[in-house]
Amino acid sequence: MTQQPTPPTPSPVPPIPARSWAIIDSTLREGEQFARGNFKSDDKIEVARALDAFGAEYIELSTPMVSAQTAADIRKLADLGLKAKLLTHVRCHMEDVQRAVDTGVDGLDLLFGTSSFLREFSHGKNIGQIIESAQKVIGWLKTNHPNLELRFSAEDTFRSEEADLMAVYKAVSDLGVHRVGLADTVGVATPRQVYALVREVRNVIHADCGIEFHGHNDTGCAVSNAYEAVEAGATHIDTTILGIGERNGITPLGGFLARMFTFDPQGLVDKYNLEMLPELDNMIARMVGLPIPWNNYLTGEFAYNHKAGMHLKAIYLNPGAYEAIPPGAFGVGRRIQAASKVTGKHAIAYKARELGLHYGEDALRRVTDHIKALAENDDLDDAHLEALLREWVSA
Ligand SMILES: CC(=O)SCCNC(=O)CCNC(=O)[C@H](O)C(C)(C)COP(=O)(O)OP(=O)(O)OC[C@H]1O[C@@H](n2cnc3c(N)ncnc32)[C@H](O)[C@@H]1OP(=O)(O)O
Ligand SMILES: O=C(O)CCC(=O)C(=O)O
Ligand SMILES: [Mg+2]
Repeated sequence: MTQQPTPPTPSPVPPIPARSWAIIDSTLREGEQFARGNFKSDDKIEVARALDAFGAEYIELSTPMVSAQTAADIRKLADLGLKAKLLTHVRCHMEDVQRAVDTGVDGLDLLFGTSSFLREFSHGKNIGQIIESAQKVIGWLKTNHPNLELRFSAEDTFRSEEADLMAVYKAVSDLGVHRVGLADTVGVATPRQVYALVREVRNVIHADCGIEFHGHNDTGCAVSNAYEAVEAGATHIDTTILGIGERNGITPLGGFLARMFTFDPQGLVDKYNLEMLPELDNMIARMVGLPIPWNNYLTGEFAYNHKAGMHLKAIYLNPGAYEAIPPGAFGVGRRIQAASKVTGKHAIAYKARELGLHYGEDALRRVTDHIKALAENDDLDDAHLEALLREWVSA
């Protein structure tokens, strides 16, 4: 008998390394650039405390150059002794950073536009001059304020020349910044571009230098782009509550967390007080005087509304059949809309059972058809449905 060769042991599939990332919530900086974002001193304290209680690792604040009041507010926020690190977002400019270091924040988010648009129409500097400014400013900060956490971002990264970007990122990483920033300032980047560029930047910066991603939502990719950045090795993601920011905003905190929850629910539960999300969204909706959008991630009025008969049958047995994320994880509830023209007999039977009513098969089919016909032209709310089910039994 010939010996069968032993099949080779498959080499173990290398585990996908768990991505480690932190949130830089910019509601109090990018959010101030939102059309309705005009936070008063007390609002800023409320937002900062809420973000801190939520577990946001960083809170980004506007530059103290905005106004004397803004500078005073930053100082006040720095005195709160929050666990979250406070950052102020400043131009790469000596006057700005000198003002910023007096505010008591933990770090500075520096930026300089590197695209031809911004070089020509915003600040008028070429790449060599941008690097010279960075050397001057970062050099001064490193010597005089060595404990500050520093980030340098190439604004409008995704419309900048690759060679320019690499030169800038290498230079600032050599100068010892803690993070470099990639900013999709006009929301034009695709997820693939974000992934590719983050990988490329990783190759030119020091191993211990972090990568931050800031993505606008003009083309609807802010969440996917943030996700791809993390996949490619970004360590920090900018968000704002409800996604508020310039134009139609940036990666929303809730949307980003929803995305990440599906991969690592426990990791998120360990890091953040997720059940506070409705409170955060409601707080910002109140402050900006707008409702939470009906289709908002997780907290929108209909984010957990279930209506179709085929869905309802399964939902009653196991909500996971039609929910990617259990709503309770984020402190929200689901809504079952049993009375509609798209309903089915299982949903109606379930509703009836909740009321202690039971129908035979024929009666169930008839009452279901009756409800569907009624709902063809009219919305039926729960009270109407209940009355109808009771009537039908006693009829
Ligand atoms: C993509 C983003 O969201 S970046 C963040 C943008 N945020 C803000 O602009 C909010 C806060 N800004 C402000 O309060 C004001 O714009 C200030 C205080 C910073 C500056 O105000 P002003 O001096 O009146 O200038 P203004 O806003 O009209 O113009 C921008 C100036 O910044 C310069 N600038 C633009 N980017 C940079 C940069 N990264 N580093 C240094 N200077 C810069 C421009 O050249 C221009 O200066 P100039 O007049 O010497 O040419
Ligand atoms: O500083 C950054 O990285 C981002 C600045 C910004 O808001 C943007 O480019 O949209
Ligand atoms: Mg922005």
